[in-house]
Amino acid sequence: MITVEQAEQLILENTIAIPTEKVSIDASLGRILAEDLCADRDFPPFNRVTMDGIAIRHEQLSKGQTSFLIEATAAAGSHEKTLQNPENCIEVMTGAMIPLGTDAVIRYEDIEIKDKTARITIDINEIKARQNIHPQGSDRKMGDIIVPKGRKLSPAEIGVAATIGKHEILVQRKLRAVVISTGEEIVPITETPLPHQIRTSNGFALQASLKNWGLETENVLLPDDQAIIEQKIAAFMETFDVLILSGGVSAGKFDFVPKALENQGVKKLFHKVSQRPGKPFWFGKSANGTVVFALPGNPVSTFMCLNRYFKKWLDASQDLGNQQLMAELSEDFTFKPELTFFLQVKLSYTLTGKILATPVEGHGSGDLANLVEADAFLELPLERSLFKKGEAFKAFIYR
Ligand SMILES: Nc1nc2c(c(=O)[nH]1)N[C@H]1C(S)=C(S)[C@@H](COP(=O)(O)OP(=O)(O)OC[C@H]3O[C@@H](n4cnc5c(N)ncnc54)[C@H](O)[C@@H]3O)O[C@H]1N2
Ligand code: MOO
Ligand SMILES: [Mg+2]
Repeated sequence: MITVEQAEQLILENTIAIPTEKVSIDASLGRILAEDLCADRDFPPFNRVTMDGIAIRHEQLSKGQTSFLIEATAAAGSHEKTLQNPENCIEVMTGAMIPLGTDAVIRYEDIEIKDKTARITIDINEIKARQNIHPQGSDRKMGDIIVPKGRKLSPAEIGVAATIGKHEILVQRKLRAVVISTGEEIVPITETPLPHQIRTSNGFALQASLKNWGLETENVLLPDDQAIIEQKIAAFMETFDVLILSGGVSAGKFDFVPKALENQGVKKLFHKVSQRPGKPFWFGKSANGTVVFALPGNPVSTFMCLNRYFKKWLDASQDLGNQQLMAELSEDFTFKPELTFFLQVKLSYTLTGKILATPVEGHGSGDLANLVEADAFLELPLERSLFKKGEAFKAFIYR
């Protein structure tokens, strides 16, 4: 049996290269950028006025001049103006090009205008050269990479794409995953289960997680019938980038999934991880590159493995360098078996800005209702059994 760290390592060694496609900027929110977004001009593209008022030649102030005849008006959107007489001024609006021959903008609040003449009403020593001007290229230079590829497009990146005129953006194609729930006892959620049956909750919880992460998904149910499982796996490998199975991977007489996968040419990379829950987790890859996560059927195990392992694999395949979240235990906790324990916790922020993890133990890996009470799994390493209040551990958040 391998450790959690070894399992993670093997998973990260088997990421996939994701093809790219172009999408309209309107449809790009949440997609992963597959090209660098570069400045097509300087940011800002011209010396930009930042306050409504008048533009003057600053050196006139040192000559004692405090009144300026208004020569012209420069609105945002008007062509670049030139100050004809250095003793005059030009009225300028926020967003306009600073007129040639001027180098300071004084706000309307600091002047008085009468008979086409602006008189400064504040101490002229407070007026600095180049004030209220946002210099051309001071934010970014033409050609600079503003957003590197591998970034998830949020509203901030979309604003940048718009300003450089990218109405079509090269992004990673959405990965296609099929969620396959196996089990003779599992019925569709539209049915009323008989006493020995249950509805498929895993299919929906897994599919919802995948949708949250931007994948295209399908959700299917299969019986514990090896021939059917094999036949479906073979077909799904043709159309999906990744197969996510739930159930049928443990020691039971009807746990056919590992055998079915291997018969269909999916090479086992590991089976069983020294962890609780989720010990019987199986992971492999087919010759054509389809990656298979066969997760233990108990709802908390399935959910934990998806959030702990599949999410890591996804982030790495997408080249997203997500930082590992850490959280502090709010109370001492003991777990004796020599297994990494994934503790269900409720997260909160302390007044000093730390993330606090409060254990919300349920009744084991079948207790799916408890997932609603918690919002993350805290990874407690296998070498120890006592975990002290105030210690920080990796947290895998699912909300
Ligand atoms: N002799 C042993 N028995 C078991 C071991 C073991 O090491 N030796 N491991 C246990 C652990 S740990 C887990 S977890 C489970 C994993 O079992 P399987 O992956 O084979 O899953 P199933 O047997 O098919 O189902 C287990 C459990 O989960 C429920 N389930 C399955 N699919 C769904 C679904 N789509 N929605 C909701 N619930 C689902 C299923 O009804 C079972 O109750 O094995 C232990 N046994
Ligand atoms: O994955 Mo199992 O949870 O340890 O019952
Ligand atoms: Mg089983």
